[in-house]
Amino acid sequence: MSTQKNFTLAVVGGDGIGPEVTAEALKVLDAVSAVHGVTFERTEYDLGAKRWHETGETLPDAELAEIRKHDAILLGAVGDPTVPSGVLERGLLLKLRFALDHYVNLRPSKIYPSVGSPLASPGEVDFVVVREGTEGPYVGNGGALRVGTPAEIATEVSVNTAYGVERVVRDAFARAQARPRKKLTLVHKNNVLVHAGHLWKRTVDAVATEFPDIAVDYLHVDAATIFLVTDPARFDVIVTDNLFGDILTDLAAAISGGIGLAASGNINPDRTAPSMFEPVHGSAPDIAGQQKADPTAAILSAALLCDHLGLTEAAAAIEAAVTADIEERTAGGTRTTSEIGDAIAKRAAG
Ligand SMILES: NC(=O)c1ccc[n+]([C@@H]2O[C@H](COP(=O)([O-])OP(=O)(O)OC[C@H]3O[C@@H](n4cnc5c(N)ncnc54)[C@H](O)[C@@H]3O)[C@@H](O)[C@H]2O)c1
Ligand SMILES: CC(C)[C@H](C(=O)O)[C@@H](O)C(=O)O
Ligand SMILES: [Mg+2]
Repeated sequence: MSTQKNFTLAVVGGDGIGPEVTAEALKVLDAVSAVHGVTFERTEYDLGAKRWHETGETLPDAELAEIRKHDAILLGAVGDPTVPSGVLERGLLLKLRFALDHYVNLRPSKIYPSVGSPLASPGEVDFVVVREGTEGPYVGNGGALRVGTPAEIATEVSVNTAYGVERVVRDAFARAQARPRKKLTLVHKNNVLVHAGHLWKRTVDAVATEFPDIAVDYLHVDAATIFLVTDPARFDVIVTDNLFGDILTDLAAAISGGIGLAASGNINPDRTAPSMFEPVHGSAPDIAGQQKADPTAAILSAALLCDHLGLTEAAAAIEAAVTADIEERTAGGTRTTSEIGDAIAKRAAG
């Protein structure tokens, strides 16, 4: 348990359902902080589509510098149909991840008792995806020639450095070692992406010699999608690159209760900058502003935030409250976003 009692939190609600689900996560944080004797001093940042329309800004450097001073960041979602695709995703979300060196994008997946799953036999779904967060095709290394002509050429180069791959692989091994099953699966596509894929494979093989108790497996990403659906119990820790990790974690969410339950942490393991916690889902413009969004992913992201800050009991209280709430959901009935948040906050406060 942390000895620190007062924490500062930068809050970026963002777009669409982002502010709605973030409000519920904050409600739950308030409930547990009262019980566990800690405080979260919040600063809200009005970043996202509205701000961009008003000023043309996505994330000014001065604001990034302010955000950097906090103990952690809670983010809702960014992206809006009225803003050109990529402007906010790259200019706000990825700018935060890259600038704050969130090289571990941690995305746990587990099936809660009584939760619905499309799997014929869900078995045990309890794995964590360690998605690289600062490299790969996300770095913006590319361009387009002769745009809009029949001769257009577009490139999006995936950048993988030995430094970047090794640090995330090392983190994934350490996480595997802390889990009972002690298994790590590298997911890549080294039968085709031979340059990047072989760097990842060689790195995993090299780091594996330092972790002799970890069982190491390799899957091509296409086959990994099969096994996520047919045999999810084979996964414990998955380590993969930025883009494969993005895709696999939406699939992981779909097999383990839905995207409304999937939480994530953008972690800076070296603690040189604050880590950022957000649902795996996006701004869901199709249901925004209607109190239809499930805030559970945002609430579980707040639990990951507590865990990262050393508030393990608060994190466990939120997890337990969510588990109990999910069990009750099978009784039926439709609740609004804030009704779900109220119910979980009440339980978390014990
Ligand atoms: N981390 C982020 O901020 C993030 C993540 C993904 C997508 N995006 C952005 O969000 C926008 C919409 O993207 P998309 O439609 O591809 O993905 P999305 O995750 O926003 O929505 C996909 C589907 O899931 C549903 N959904 C998502 N969250 C839900 C919740 N909490 N409760 C119930 N249903 C939920 C939506 O209604 C939609 O039908 C785009 O601008 C995209 O770039 C942002
Ligand atoms: C919005 C986008 C940049 C983001 C990603 O690809 O990482 C999202 O899909 C996610 O999963 O957090
Ligand atoms: Mg995604």
